[in-house]
Amino acid sequence: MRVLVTERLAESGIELLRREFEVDVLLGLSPGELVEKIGEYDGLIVRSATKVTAEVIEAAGRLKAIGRAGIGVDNIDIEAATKRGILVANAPESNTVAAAEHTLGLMLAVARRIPAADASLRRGEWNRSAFKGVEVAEKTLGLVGLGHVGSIVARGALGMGMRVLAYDPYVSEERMRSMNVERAASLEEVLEEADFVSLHVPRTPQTTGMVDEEALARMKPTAYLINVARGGIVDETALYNALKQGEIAGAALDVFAEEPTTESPLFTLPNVVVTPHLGASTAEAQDRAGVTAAEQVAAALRGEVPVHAINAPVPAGEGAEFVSQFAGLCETLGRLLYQLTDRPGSHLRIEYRGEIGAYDTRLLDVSVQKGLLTRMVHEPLNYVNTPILAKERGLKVETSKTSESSDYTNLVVARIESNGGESVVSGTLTGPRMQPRLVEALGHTLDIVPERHMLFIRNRDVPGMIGKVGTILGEHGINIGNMAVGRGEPGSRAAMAVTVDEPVPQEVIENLLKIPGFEDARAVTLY
Ligand SMILES: NC(=O)C1=CN([C@@H]2O[C@H](COP(=O)(O)OP(=O)(O)OC[C@H]3O[C@@H](n4cnc5c(N)ncnc54)[C@H](O)[C@@H]3O)[C@@H](O)[C@H]2O)C=CC1
Ligand SMILES: O=C(O)C(=O)COP(=O)(O)O
Repeated sequence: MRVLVTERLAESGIELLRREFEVDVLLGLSPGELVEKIGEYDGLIVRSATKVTAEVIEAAGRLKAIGRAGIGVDNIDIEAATKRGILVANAPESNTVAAAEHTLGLMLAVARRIPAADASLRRGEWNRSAFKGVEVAEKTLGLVGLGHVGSIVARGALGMGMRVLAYDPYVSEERMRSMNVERAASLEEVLEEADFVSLHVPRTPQTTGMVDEEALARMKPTAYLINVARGGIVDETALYNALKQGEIAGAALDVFAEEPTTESPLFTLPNVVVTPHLGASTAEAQDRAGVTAAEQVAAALRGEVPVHAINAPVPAGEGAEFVSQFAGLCETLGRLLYQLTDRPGSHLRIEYRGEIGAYDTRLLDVSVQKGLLTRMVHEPLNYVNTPILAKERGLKVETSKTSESSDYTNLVVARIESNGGESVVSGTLTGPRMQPRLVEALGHTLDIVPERHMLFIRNRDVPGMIGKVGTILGEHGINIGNMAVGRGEPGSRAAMAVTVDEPVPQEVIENLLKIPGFEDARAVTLY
């Protein structure tokens, strides 16, 4: 498989990829060149400069994974990627310290006018009176967004004796209190109270243009704006006017609406400090981002769900590893359910019982759907496109969880309507190796380790039935691996699950069904 890297990536990341894949590093491709080349690659790694548009994704016939060697993914059309089943993953904590330190650096730089003083001295001037600044201690830092970067900025600012006020509706008051940060009820409160306003939100439709003319007008005339988040969150024309007219004291900017750019009216103002998107540009951050992005893409190309996948369900936190072990079983249950069900309906119900019921099982919900849909759709299915294709086909998925499970420590039950009735399959993992076992099918409890080729039979519970199955399969040279029987009241109905070394041909099934007492028989392929 081939991986394309379009921006400067740490050598450690490239080396990691080269152990498994062919890697091309092509820097400075134009959008047209990227569209032309992308069709040759299975993986793509970018930073913030490459625009992975719908057009690029349309042309990416082989692409399976996009890795972002950094945090912000606003340069990637995730919706288009998801529709095509392309996994997108980033390196979320790789450069948070770098971005936070750059923020603090810019705050001091603009407060003390360091870049301008530096330039003046280099021009041969010793002008101490021209560069009187302000202190940050005892001032209020207003943070917009208190995620990874914002939290590190807060810590640094508190260390410098600042009061920190933050607006982030998704962070609780309790958490803010534990960080010694005051919680603002609104963006307006931060804008009006802060001496330094620093932005740490991602660029999304909600945050684009968040700091506009009206927002800037709320800031104190002595206040500074710092943006190490994303261009586009600030309306640059409104900012230029506010700075020019003294509505705010200054601004420090690392990011711009259009990048790269060397020309902006903002660059002509003396009370502005700018850097060319350097927030993540430290040796340490680049090493981490390069390696993490490479690991994410490598995992995705191996068919795994990488830990930082953005558009696939990743089990997180406690129990993540435990939950992941059930993915194969759940996919098998989905496949079996489809193959044992006549005209499956559109309402899939999944129950998790026992310890598994205590965890985030979204990965498993998708695994069951993936198994169920495999034979219904022509597109290759994966964890990214399965929920979308399931929805497009009108599949409704309902899940329930309970910590109680009578016979097994863990049990997954999948049900779907069929012909007015319901078809049910259940499975579990057992033993130190967490081996999968099917424990319910065709309305009976049974117990068998699933294999690639199986035969499921419904019969009357009368003597000699097992022997007849053995004889017919033997006559056709089909070797039986294992067999499990499930029965109701003696003499009523029974079911058999048989593992075989090769697929059972339809002709064999027809011969079996000619024998009185056999009511249904189906050859099933599970992997
Ligand atoms: N200049 C640079 O080189 C770098 C820039 N960045 C930018 O910084 C951003 C933040 O990074 P992290 O802190 O790691 O992300 P994060 O996801 O940990 O934090 C973002 C925070 O913003 C909050 N938020 C989202 N929408 C909001 C809204 N409308 N109003 C208020 N709060 C809102 C979220 O609740 C979250 O707590 C990234 O998305 C990226 O764009 C990150 C690294 C380097
Ligand atoms: O990680 C981020 O969000 C950044 O903005 C860093 O961008 P970069 O990788 O330096 O192009």
